[in-house]
Amino acid sequence: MHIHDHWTGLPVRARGTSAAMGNFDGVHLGHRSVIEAARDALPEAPLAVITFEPHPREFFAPEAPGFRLMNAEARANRLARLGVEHLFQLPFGPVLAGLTPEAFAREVLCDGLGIAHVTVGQDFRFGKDRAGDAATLQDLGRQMGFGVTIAPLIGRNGQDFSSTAIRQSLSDGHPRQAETMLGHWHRIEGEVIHGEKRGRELGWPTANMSVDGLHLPRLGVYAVLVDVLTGPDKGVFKGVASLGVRPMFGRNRPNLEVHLFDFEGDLYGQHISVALVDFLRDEAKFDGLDALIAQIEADADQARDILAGH
Ligand SMILES: Cc1cc2nc3c(=O)[nH]c(=O)nc-3n(C[C@H](O)[C@H](O)[C@H](O)COP(=O)(O)O)c2cc1C
Ligand SMILES: Nc1ncnc2c1ncn2[C@@H]1O[C@H](COP(=O)(O)OP(=O)(O)O)[C@@H](O)[C@H]1O
Repeated sequence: MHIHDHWTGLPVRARGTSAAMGNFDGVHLGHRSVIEAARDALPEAPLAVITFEPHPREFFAPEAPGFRLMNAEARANRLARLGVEHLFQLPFGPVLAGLTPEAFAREVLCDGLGIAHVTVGQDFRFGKDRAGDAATLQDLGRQMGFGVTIAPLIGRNGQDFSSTAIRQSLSDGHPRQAETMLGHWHRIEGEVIHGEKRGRELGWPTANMSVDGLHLPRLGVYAVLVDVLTGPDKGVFKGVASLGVRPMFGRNRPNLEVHLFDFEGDLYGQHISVALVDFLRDEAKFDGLDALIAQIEADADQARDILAGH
């Protein structure tokens, strides 16, 4: 997959694509159906995704707490696996935010990207002040000579799959509910960083990950599946993880601490992907370290039972 972070001066092979357009945060089943519709609309054209980086919400409210389901890299990896050939990760800033729907269609979609066809979900809005909707885009396509498909929203039991609904399920501590909308486990991906080296003293070493900028699922303990993506210990492991502020050790920035079962090795600097499978309990403050260690043992046993079928 080719990643383009601008919309001018593109190579010829990046023009004439059939593109799905949106934020695609989480790349959930609804997003996948928009991408499939883009593929079906023009099967002979290269398949592309047009998205925005930073997410427009991050541009408009930079101080707001993290809300993204995934970072740009994790999103790109998922889109690549769906067979997307060109990813246009358009820099969302004052210039893009200020374009009217007409100017966006003309300058970005036509003159810049030279798209042949664009597919959006039914609820897509675009342009300054979100003035344009899917019907506006269809009108502009007719005037400017590109095709437009409006993909219907999909869902189950009266609820549309959406990044917002997935965030809510995760906030409520229901990762399995999130999974039914995502079509895959919710994953936190990134590099293993150094912590306070306390884990190994407790007898439970934990690979630490930053969750800055991401939507926070309910704080607490989870049964997890871990993909170690780089380094000598590449592979899939089961484990137990604590997402939280570690109230036993003073309040810290929230992070994710993952203990891998039946694993010994050095993970610092490696890239790992942690799937949240089940929520076990809320984070707690115990009377002393022995009580914490006893609880971690019980958590690990419970996680092993839950993951036995995986
Ligand atoms: C399964 C599991 C459950 C945990 N539960 C709690 C908890 O309820 N409260 C808490 O303060 N810390 C909890 N911890 C976090 C430990 O305190 C943390 O792993 C320890 O501080 C090690 O930190 P370090 O990796 O920075 O050395 C838990 C850790 C694990 C692996
Ligand atoms: N089974 C395991 N699960 C998680 N990390 C492990 C495991 N075995 C060894 N490690 C290593 O130990 C580190 C965690 O040890 P810990 O004492 O908690 O240090 P830190 O505070 O830096 O996270 C991990 O980053 C990894 O390199």
